[in-house]
Amino acid sequence: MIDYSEGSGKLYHIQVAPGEVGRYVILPGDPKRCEKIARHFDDAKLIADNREFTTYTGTLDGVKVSVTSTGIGGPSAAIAMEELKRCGADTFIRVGTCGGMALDVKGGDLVIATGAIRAEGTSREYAPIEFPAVADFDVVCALTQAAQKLGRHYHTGVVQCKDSFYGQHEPEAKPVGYDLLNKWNAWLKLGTLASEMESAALFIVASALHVRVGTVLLAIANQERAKAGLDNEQVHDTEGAIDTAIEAIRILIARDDA
Ligand SMILES: O=P(O)(O)O[C@H]1O[C@H](CO)[C@@H](O)[C@H]1O
Ligand SMILES: O=c1cc[nH]c(=O)[nH]1
Repeated sequence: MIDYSEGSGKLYHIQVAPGEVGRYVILPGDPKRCEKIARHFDDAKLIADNREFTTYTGTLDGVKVSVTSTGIGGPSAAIAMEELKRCGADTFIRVGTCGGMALDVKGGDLVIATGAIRAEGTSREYAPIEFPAVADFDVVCALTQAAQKLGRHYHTGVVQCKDSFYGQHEPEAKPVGYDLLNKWNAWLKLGTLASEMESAALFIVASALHVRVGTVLLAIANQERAKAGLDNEQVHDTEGAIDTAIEAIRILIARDDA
């Protein structure tokens, strides 16, 4: 690999050196979510803040854990996972937001992704399209166990990932609309839970790097409910997704130790 560290030992984009993160890393998209997540750690310290990548490291139950933001979309999420693996991480939980698609997913619900539709570009740089973007089974189990323990309302299933936030629910408004619209309708019929932007890339990069990853998302709202004439509350507080991820890491720490 090309070494852009100029002797600092720090990885080029995240500006973190090997050993400065734990094996367990939480991956929010939004850098501003990092501090909120780090507040759940003991002895949290800011390690780096470069581009969209902010990193804190602390401990949970005496074990070193970290949080690094990935920014928006697959390319920067893939960079974060690649560089964090080189720093010693091997287990990741994305804590993100999403827009509901299935009608029973309401604003405020959690979505734990078991798989992701690869309607984005980054994952194609890593694996042929036939290879499925799936979450790690143990991480998914830890997330569902954590959500149950905390009494969170959650759904498990497939999420859709794309590279364009705008037009997500109005593909007919885009010049390439008919193809996107047909696919959007197929994804709805197939029971896709929600739409977001990073999980497909993270799941495929994790397969390529042989590391573990899972995703827990806050559904901010569900435009499909509005289209169907149903109530459509908006919720922006990510704390329920954050504490579910924190509890899942505690579960994984205990299991990995056993
Ligand atoms: O809240 P985050 O984690 O950024 O996730 C979602 O929010 C962004 C779009 O608003 C995309 O990154 C999407 O995946
Ligand atoms: O509707 C939404 C909300 C968050 N993230 C998305 O990609 N879509």
